[in-house]
Amino acid sequence: MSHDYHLAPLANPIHREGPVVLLILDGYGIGKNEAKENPIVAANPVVINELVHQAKEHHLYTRLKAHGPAVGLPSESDMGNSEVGHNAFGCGQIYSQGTKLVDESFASGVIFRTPQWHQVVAETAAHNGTLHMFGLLSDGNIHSHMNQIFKLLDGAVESGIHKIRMHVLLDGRDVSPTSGLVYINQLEEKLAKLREHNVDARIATGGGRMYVTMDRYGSDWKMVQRGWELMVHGVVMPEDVTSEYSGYFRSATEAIELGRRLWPAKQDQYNPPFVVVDEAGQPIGRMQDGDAVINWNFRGDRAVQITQTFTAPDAEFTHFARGAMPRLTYAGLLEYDTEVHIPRLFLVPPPEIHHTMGQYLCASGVTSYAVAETHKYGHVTFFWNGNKSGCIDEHLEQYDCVESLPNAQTESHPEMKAPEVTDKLVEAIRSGRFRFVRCNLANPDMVGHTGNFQSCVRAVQCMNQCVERVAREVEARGGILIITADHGNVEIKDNKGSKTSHTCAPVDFAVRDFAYHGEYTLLPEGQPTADADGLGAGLSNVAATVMNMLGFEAPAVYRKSLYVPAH
Ligand SMILES: O=C(O)[C@H](O)COP(=O)(O)O
Ligand SMILES: [Mn+2]
Ligand SMILES: [Mn+2]
Repeated sequence: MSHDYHLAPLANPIHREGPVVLLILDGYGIGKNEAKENPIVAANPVVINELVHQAKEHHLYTRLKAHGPAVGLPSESDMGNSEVGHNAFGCGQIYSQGTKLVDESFASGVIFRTPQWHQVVAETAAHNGTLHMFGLLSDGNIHSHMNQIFKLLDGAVESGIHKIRMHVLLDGRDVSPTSGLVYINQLEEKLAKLREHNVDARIATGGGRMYVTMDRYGSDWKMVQRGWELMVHGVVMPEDVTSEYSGYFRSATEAIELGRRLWPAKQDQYNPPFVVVDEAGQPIGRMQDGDAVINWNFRGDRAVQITQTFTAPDAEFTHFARGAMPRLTYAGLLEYDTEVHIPRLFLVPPPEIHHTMGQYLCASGVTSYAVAETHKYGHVTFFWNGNKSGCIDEHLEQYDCVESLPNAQTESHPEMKAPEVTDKLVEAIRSGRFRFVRCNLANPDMVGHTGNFQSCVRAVQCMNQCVERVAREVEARGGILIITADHGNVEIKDNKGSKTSHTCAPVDFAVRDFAYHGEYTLLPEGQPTADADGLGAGLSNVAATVMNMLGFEAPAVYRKSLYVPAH
C-alpha cells in the first residue's frame, strides 16, 4: 500500500499570521563560555544571545544532539556534519548513514561478494590492468575513513589484484589542518606490507581536497579538472608548477615536505598537487585502457563531480576538455546520487531515506521556501529532501540559491554571501507566500573550516546582523523564528589556526514566537523524549516539532515532537 502523506490536524493548533522560519546557522555549536577559545563569545552576538535568552525564559528552548548515533553515525566519537544533519532535519528520523552501512558491509563481508565488486576485479584481471583507488585520506569519517581504505586494499589483494595505485587527497578540514603526513605514513606502511607480498602498490598522485577534486554543487570545476589531470593523465597543471615546486616527485612525502617548506602557512586542504614519478621521470600511476577505479569516499556531495568526469559521455560533459579518455571501469564506494544514479557501479547501497518532511508538507498543501548560498544549497534542498534534488511540488515550493564566492575567499570575506541570502529570505517572508521557510547560513561552518579565529569572529558578527534582520521581518509578519544548527564547528578555535574541523557539540534550538500566548512550551533540556531509543533530543526531533507548530500531528514514523501543548 502506498504511504499516505496527508498530515492530520493537531487537536488544538496554534494559528499564526506569519510563517514558521527555521534558520540553520551551519556549524554554530554550543561551546565553552571563554572568549579566547570561542569565537562566538568573542563576537558577542547580542541579537542571537537575546533570542536564546528569551527562548529560555519562555521554556521555548532546548539543546539538540547533532553528532554520533543521534544522526545515524557509528559512535559517540563521530562529529556531526551537514549531510547527516540536514538529512535528520528533513526526514525526522534516524537512518544509518553511509559510513555505518559501509562498516557493516565490511563486517559481514557482503561488499566483497557483490557482483559490482566482482566486476571491478574481473575487468582489471581481464586486461591485466591496474586498480586505482582515490579519495580523502583521513579518519575524519565525514567523507571517508582510513579503516575502510585499508579494508578495500586487503579485499583487492585477496581478490588477486596485483597492481594498485593510490591517488590521495589530503584532508586538514575534518581532521587537524597539517596532519596529512600522519595518514600518508600509515598508508605507506600498509602499502610496503603489500609489496612484501608481491603486490605492486604505491601512492601515485595527491593534493589538497579543497584545491584538487572535491568540489561540490558545481562551485569550482577547476578543482575537479586538477584532480582529473593528475589521476588520469599524470599531469600537474602548469599554474601549479614553479621553479621551486616542480609538481613531480619520487614520493608523496617528498612532495608534501617541500610544500611545507615553501608555504609553511598552507593547510593540507590546499596542498599543491603532485605526481609521483619513476627514475625515468614517468608518472607511476597514469590510467590506461582496462584499468579500474574505485572512489573510496562514501559521501556524495563532493564525489559527484569527479564521478561525472569519469563516467559522463562526451556529449554530456561540458565542464572542461578531458583529453584522451582511457577505457576504465569506475565504481563508487556508495551511490552518490540516487536519483540520477551516479555512478552506475557502486559497492554499497546508500541509505534510502523515506517519508521526508517535504513529502508530508506538500501532500498537505503547505507552501514552503528554501534558500542558501551555493556551498550549502544542496544541504537545504538535496540533503533536506532525503538526497533528492529539485522541488517535490513546484506549485507549493520555491528554492533559491545565491552564488557563492570562490572557496579561497572564505577566510578574507567571512561575511560570504550571507547578506544576499538574508535579502532573499526576508523577501520570501515578506511575500506572505510561504508557511514554512528554511534557510542555511553557511558562514559559521565555512569560515570555521579555515581555523582563522578573527575571521570566525567576523562571521558570527555577520550572523548576528542577519538574524536581526530576519527576526524583525518575522515579527512584522507575526510568525515564528527558530534558530538552530546542524553541528558544531565555529565554537572552538585557537589563535594558531589549529582547529578546522567540526565538533561533537550540541546545538541550540531556540524558538521566538512573536504571537506567543503560552499555548505550548518545549520539552526541557535533558528531559527524555518520548522516543523508545533513549537517545534524547536531537536534530531528528525537529521535523515533528515544526509540523506541530504548523498545526499538524506528526507522522507516527517520526521521532517525537518537542512541542508540549499547555493543556
Ligand atoms: O565537505 C566539507 O566541507 C567538510 O568535510 C564537511 O563540512 P559540511 O558537513 O559542513 O559540509
Ligand atoms: Mn554543516
Ligand atoms: Mn562543514
